[in-house]
Amino acid sequence: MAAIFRPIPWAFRGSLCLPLSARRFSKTADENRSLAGKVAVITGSTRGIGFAIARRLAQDGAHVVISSRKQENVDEAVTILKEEGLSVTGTMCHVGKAEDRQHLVTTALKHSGGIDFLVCVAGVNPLVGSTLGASEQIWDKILDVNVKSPALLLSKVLPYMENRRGGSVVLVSSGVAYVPVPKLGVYNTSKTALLGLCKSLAVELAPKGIRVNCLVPGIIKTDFSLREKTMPNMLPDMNKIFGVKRLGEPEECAGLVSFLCSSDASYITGENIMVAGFSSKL
Ligand SMILES: NC(=O)C1=CN([C@@H]2O[C@H](COP(=O)(O)OP(=O)(O)OC[C@H]3O[C@@H](n4cnc5c(N)ncnc54)[C@H](OP(=O)(O)O)[C@@H]3O)[C@@H](O)[C@H]2O)C=CC1
Ligand SMILES: CC1=C(/C=C/C(C)=C/C=C/C(C)=C/C=O)C(C)(C)CCC1
Repeated sequence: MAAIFRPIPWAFRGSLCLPLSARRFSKTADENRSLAGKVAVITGSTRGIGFAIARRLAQDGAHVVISSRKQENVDEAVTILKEEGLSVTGTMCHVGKAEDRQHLVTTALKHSGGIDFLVCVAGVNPLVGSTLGASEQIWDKILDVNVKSPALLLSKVLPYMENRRGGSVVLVSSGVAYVPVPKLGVYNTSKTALLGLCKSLAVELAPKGIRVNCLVPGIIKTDFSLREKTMPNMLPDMNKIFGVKRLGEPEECAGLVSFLCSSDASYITGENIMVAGFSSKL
């Protein structure tokens, strides 16, 4: 008789009485911040979108390892974020160089003992011009930095994510992957390749509990998008484009990355997600 009247588990409030799924996702007060106790390695994170992501992941409780090509930029970014009371360290890493990638991983482990998140932001565009006029050197540089380096860096990080029994990887593509911008053919192509890399890695790493997703920004106000050397001097009149009629801010990319790293995204992998004020996907 008593068994018949056993209360249904989800009718109770205390965590001991929560159904299994609710208990798995419930948090105690002291670990309230969504990324508390986690370690994030972020490439290209001394300014622009990468810096905003570094700040946000640290604000959400992660220890963040900042990196970029120039040590002075790393030192400046680390100082700013430390002054805000955030937990960050940093080191120089040109993502196109094997020894720098190894050094980044070694430094992260030395300071933090493990790696939970890898966010690959570093990207370059040394050519504004014809795709077929691009030299082999230009092709190599763009593909090395934008496409190959995230995979090669992740291969070094992988054993440590496996040690933690899981992890989250976020790649950074671009809206130009869907809507090719004239004179940016090689760059457009590299960013389209990242969409495929995201999907392939997601399938390959799912059995290890590692999720792989991709941020796809529209036009975001940074040095990169406003510099004529890296982007054609032809920013569209955003008032004529449907959707949110303005350029994006780096901080508007950072929230998505924090979400993708958090356990709230535990069932999301292989997604390419636009942050562009409009959608160019079907
Ligand atoms: N801004 C935009 O509108 C958009 C940008 N993107 C993508 O977002 C990413 C970031 O762009 P954004 O923030 O605008 O760029 P920024 O130029 O503002 O910042 C680039 C960052 O990457 C670092 N960096 C550049 N090259 C390398 C490298 N080879 N290895 C390691 N670090 C490097 C720079 O520091 P340092 O000079 O010290 O190396 C800097 O910290 C790029 O992948 C870009 O393609 C995508 C869509 C739109
Ligand atoms: C002029 C023009 C365009 C230009 C877009 C530009 C200039 C995009 C820059 C993108 C950046 C900065 C990407 C970074 O990865 C569109 C929208 C294609 C179509 C309408 C006409």
